Amino acid sequence: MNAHSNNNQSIGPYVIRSEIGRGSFAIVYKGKHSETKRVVSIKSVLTKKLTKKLLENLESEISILKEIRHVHVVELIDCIKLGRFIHLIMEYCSLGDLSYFIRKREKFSSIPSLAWINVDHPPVYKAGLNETLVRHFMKQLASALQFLRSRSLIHRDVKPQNLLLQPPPTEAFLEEHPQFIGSPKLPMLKLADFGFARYLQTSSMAETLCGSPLYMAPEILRYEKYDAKADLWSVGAVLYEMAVGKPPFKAPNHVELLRRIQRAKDVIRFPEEAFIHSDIKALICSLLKQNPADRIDYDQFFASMVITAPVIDESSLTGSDIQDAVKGINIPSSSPAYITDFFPKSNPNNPPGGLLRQAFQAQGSVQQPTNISQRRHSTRYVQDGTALPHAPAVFPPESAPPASNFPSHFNSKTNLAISEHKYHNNHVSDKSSTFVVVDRNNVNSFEHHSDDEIDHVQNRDRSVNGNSASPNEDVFHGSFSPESLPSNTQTYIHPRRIPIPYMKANAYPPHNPYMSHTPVTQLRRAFEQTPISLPNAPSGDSHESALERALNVANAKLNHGIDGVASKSPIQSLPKQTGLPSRTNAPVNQTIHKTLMEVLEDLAAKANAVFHMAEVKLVQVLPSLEIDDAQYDTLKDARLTSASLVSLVKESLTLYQRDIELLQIAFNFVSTGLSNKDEKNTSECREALEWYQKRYMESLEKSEFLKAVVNSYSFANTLRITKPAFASQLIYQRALDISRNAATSELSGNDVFSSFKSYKVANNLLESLLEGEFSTPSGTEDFNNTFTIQKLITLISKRLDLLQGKLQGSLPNVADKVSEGLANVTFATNYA
Ligand SMILES: Nc1ncnc2c1ncn2[C@@H]1O[C@H](COP(=O)(O)OP(=O)(O)OP(=O)(O)O)[C@@H](O)[C@H]1O
Repeated sequence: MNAHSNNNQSIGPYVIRSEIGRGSFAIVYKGKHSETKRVVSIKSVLTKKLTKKLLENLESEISILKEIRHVHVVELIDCIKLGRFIHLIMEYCSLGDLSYFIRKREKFSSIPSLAWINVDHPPVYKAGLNETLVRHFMKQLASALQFLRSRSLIHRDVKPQNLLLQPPPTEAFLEEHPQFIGSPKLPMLKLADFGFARYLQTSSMAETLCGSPLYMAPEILRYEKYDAKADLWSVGAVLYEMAVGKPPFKAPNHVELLRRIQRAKDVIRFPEEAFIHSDIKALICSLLKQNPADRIDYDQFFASMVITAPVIDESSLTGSDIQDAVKGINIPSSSPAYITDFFPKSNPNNPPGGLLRQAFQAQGSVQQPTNISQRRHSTRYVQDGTALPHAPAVFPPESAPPASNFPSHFNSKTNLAISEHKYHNNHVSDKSSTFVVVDRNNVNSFEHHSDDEIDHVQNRDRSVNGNSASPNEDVFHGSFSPESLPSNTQTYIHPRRIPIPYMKANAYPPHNPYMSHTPVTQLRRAFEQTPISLPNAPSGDSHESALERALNVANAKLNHGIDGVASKSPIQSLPKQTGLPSRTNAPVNQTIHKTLMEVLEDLAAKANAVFHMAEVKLVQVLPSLEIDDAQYDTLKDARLTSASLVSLVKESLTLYQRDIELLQIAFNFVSTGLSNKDEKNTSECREALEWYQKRYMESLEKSEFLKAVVNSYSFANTLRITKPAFASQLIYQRALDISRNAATSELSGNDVFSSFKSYKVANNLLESLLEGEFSTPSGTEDFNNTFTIQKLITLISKRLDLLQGKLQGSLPNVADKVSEGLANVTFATNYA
């Protein structure tokens, strides 16, 4: 039998269904037991291909796996020797491997089996996985290693490709597996591939060079004898990749890799912009020590806070919830495995992938929401990666249609830029190379790659080797990526949606024991006492003082670092409340001294901040709304039953509407003659107004789309039971969260520039609340709230001033950027 050449074969009682991926000496298939129907993975090894050494390795793997039963180790169910093949029948891990998971972290929303994860656990900006996921996976990996240690086993090939993922456990599973560790709401990690593992007597040293170079300990790269501590280096490299998004050291060959490791002299660099918790950084640094003697040992590793502290996972869905939620959803049986595994039955009513969703998917991650209608192209207003679109120079106030008359273009193909290229199989590579070193003789078999290429080395090499690290599909055509599937097979309606974290009360993890006494915690706690429901919150002393305390902590800690002298508390410098804030129809920031451009820029910044909030929510909603132009009319049939999904739609809608209001304030300002006529005719101003017009149309288009969704038949019941969404409340809460995070990051000594940017966004959001009619749920203006907002703005402005000074003083490059940003504040700035 040749399982390699024919997918419709049986191996004993197992029927092969599709190829999952390839390793250096095996092909892995998905299969099913013909009677029990248990889905398995079948690792077929052509023994002829193996050297004596590798055959020994495989036999070692078999004998080890057969004995091992652990919740975080992939189970070997059976081993069938047939002709020239040895077939290892193993537990099937349907969410692919950790390498794939990390690579796709910003695109989960377009991968049905993973889309739910980013709802509660979005990736860290400019870094890796969400901290909760990092801690969770590390605990599970540590649990597996602890188990191996107890049996004197060394893995010797710990790498993200060998860390496979299963969906979260069900309650029944948890009852059966009391040793389960980590969060039961997150994917379950399992250590796989003991190809090189062997029993290790405590005193003995292994000499064989094996494992994957990017995660390989330097002592192995140096051909020195090594022991179990080599695995700890690999764990450090995996942890780094989880937290940062890429491996700690990259090189085109092992010699260069070793050189780079040595050159680093145990100094591990982390991206400046990213917030990575200090205990995670500390653990990484203690694991990535060149000299094994300097590296922490297993006991220290198992005792570290990252491993021992409970994972604070506030996500609302449990594993059982997810399983229950998907039970009622049916999809065509022809759908790929990563969908059918999630949604077992067929449902002919499911609409195919929608244009709108495709447009968003084509644009990438949630963090970069974009224009549905047209791709933006270059303009001189380019800052922080955000460009203002070019549009015909039409003066907006006269030309922009009123919302009610605006044609809804969202179902028109012409208005939806769909980047088909996204659906090409972008994981296929013709290049042939391998990073898998199986023995000392093969160690130089690296191909040369440029640094850029190396960035994608794992991805590419998986496809080169035939490895598919993705959630697996039934029909395999060479290399696989979920995006390569035609959109109409991506039939996915997520039945359960939950509000994104920043919308939840007290979503910030408050009780991590390992940080309970740090200033960061104090700051967090202080913020946690702040009002979370703006419209209903009186501006009493308690929460104001909590906020004041919070920002004062930041000031007290940080002023010393800036000029050596603690400055006056920002609270002390607040102006006394002299009366109610003045409210006019003109922009708040409009003063007699402001130019038209300044007014437009202020308003654009505020509107842009609100727009981006709306975008983030819309992007989360889209995977659940498979709507294309043909199906717009039958939107009623879409099975949108989740209250949380409805809430998210309503929130997105109300935010787009608020954005539109803000843009209209600018139009009114320009058209009512409050501004100087000459100013309007400058090219700068015309370009700004083009941007306004474009944004206005885009927001209208999207809000019309969302209105149609909300008004659809299937929403009718759910609408009644969901809370109304108020833009003011959402914006206020978001501004608090952003400033809280910025302050936390600032106090941790990280991310000065990104704290600065976050404070700017928070302030823009808060200031947006003071523009135009600021209505509360009761329909009345709440002047106490207004005062609270102004006070917060003052506090944050103070932080901004201090940070700007700090940036200018200590980081000339960043200072330039800040100054430039401030000097040329234009539309869309600061909110990329
Ligand atoms: N039990 C499994 N369930 C689901 N997918 C699996 C399973 N085992 C392996 N795979 C997938 O198949 C791919 C190939 O696995 P294999 O163990 O043959 O090679 P590898 O460990 O990735 O590489 P190498 O053996 O060369 O170090 C893996 O990267 C993984 O994505």
